[in-house]
Amino acid sequence: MDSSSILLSPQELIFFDPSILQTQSKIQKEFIWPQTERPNSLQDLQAPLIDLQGFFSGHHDSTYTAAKLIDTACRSHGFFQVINHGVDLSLSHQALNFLDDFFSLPLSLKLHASRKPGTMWGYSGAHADRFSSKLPWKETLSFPYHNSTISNSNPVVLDYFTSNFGNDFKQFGLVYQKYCEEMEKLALAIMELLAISLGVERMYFRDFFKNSDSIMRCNYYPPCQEPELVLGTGPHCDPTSLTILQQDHVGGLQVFANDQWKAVPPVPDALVINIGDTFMALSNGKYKSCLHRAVVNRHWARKSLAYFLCPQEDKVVRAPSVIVEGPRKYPDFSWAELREFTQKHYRADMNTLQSFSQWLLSSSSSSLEHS
Ligand SMILES: C=C1C[C@]23C[C@H]1CC[C@H]2[C@]1(C)CCC[C@@](C)(C(=O)O)[C@H]1[C@@H]3C(=O)O
Ligand SMILES: O=C(O)CCC(=O)C(=O)O
Ligand SMILES: [Fe+2]
Repeated sequence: MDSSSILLSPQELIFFDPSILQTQSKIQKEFIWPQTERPNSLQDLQAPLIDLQGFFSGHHDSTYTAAKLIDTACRSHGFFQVINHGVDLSLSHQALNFLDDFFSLPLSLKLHASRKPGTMWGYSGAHADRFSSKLPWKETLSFPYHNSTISNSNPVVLDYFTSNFGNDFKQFGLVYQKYCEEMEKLALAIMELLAISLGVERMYFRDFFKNSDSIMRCNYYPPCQEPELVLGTGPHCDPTSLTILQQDHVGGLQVFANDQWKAVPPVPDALVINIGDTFMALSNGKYKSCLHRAVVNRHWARKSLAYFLCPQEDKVVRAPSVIVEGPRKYPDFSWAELREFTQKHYRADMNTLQSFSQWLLSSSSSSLEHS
């Protein structure tokens, strides 16, 4: 099969095989984004780099300083970075480096773990099995995480790797299991800071996310011969609650702040934190779900690890009354409903929560009409 046949007709599966795509001089139309959405040269985002050392040591003043910085950032664009976050740095680096090992596997092996329809879990090449245009220039691997000590089950991430890839991937499973456990610890600590920032009882959100049902997403962005025409990940707000992103040294993350796209240059050993749609609803819109995207480049592959904190899927997402001044901006919903909306009805973008709210209200009013 020559490389020109690699992209079959839209109704047939498109294989995103970087080793072949990069040999083609022109980008296929499925990957080209509209002119208005293409990357452009831009300034760096001046966002706070929040030192969590004082918070973890229980220092009152530095905890409130951190909470104040977080409050300002979240009211504006929903994005900040943290250092001294307590996540073991060698574990972080190992988790990031393992992405090179995984994504350099033969496509046939990666496809063996392809995302199964109706689930979020598995390998995907450019989401070519889900979308037929504006395909993201990336490969992804997604798997579930929940705290197995609470549910008294097996370590879910270790199980994912050994059951989908065999015992040769046990080391992968051990590293990502430990990484997800560290991510959850940090996410729950940040939930305490968000509670302080919003003026609710300090443990309110930590308790809300206690039995989190979270998502780990590995992103691999191959180099692209026409990077100005494509996007690694299109403009979107994460539908989830809180994202902890580790990006490598290459750069490519961009955040929409003060009415323009801003670059987020990688800060060694810092972790990117952004508010998602579900937490924006929990704050009744006080905190902004961060609008962001990822661009690619001509010469280097880029990697990122995104941990998406989600509540137990059937918990009712509803802003606590102490936060709500005036009308409630969103209908009550569950994460299971929003997740299903993004997986079956709507490609997550910058308007997901608004579209979901309208969809939910229209479907509940139509079911009322028929009851
Ligand atoms: C609930 C989710 C859907 C996506 C993965 C998580 C949180 C981020 C979402 C996503 C990355 C937003 C951009 C579009 C998307 C389709 C993607 O590029 O991967 C989204 C994910 C998804 O639906 O798989
Ligand atoms: O890779 C990045 O920098 C961003 C990825 C992202 O936004 C996502 O996976 O939701
Ligand atoms: Fe995102």
